[in-house]
Amino acid sequence: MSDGRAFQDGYPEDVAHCYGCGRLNEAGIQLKSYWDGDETVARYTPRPEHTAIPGYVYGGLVASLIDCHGTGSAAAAGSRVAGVDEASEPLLRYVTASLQVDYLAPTPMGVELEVRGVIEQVKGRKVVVEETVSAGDAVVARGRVVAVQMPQTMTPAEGPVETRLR
Ligand SMILES: CCCCCCCCCCCCCCCC(=O)SCCNC(=O)CCNC(=O)[C@H](O)C(C)(C)COP(=O)(O)OP(=O)(O)OC[C@H]1O[C@@H](n2cnc3c(N)ncnc32)[C@H](O)[C@@H]1OP(=O)(O)O
Repeated sequence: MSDGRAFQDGYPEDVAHCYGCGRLNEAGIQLKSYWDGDETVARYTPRPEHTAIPGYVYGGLVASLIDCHGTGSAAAAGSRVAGVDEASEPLLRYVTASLQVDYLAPTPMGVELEVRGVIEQVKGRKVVVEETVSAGDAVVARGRVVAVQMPQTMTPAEGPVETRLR
């Protein structure tokens, strides 16, 4: 677990600016996801600016973790099915079609969160990932991402990085 290249490190450079998972977004979360057996896992400790009320994490941050771990897991699972060498080749690119989040308990600050994904379905261009977010032994959120391999027509915007969509 957590050995080798993170899924997000396999994103091509022109789509590595996502706020949640882009390794080239210095102000972002830079989430890193890995295989753990048949599941996927990412860990992240929220920063003070991710506060909802003092002591608790903003729900949008929790949703971002589920979103980007979901698309990363989809990239890894879809690439594996397509025969891409995950360790060295660029991964297939997926975007979020649907993001569902259930908040089960307040998420404490100052704790490393663990995001776990289970690949429920790989079908054509679609990958469905079921996820949990845990703080210690407590599952604080559940989520589901439907990710779709981006159409060939969807390309990053031209111009300076800060003006591009992603
Ligand atoms: C944003 C620009 C980026 C440009 C480069 C990106 C590069 C990526 C790199 C990684 C980056 C990470 C990113 C982080 C996560 C974001 O934040 S991504 C940003 C937020 N997401 C978006 O902006 C996506 C906007 N939506 C779209 O562009 C289009 O709706 C989509 C998602 C590409 C799907 O459109 P489509 O290709 O026409 O899909 P379509 O063929 O109709 O459906 C394919 C399958 O998906 C299912 N599906 C489609 N939509 C839905 C839905 N909403 N609910 C449930 N199922 C659905 C269909 O039912 C179908 O399933 P099956 O019938 O085969 O079982």
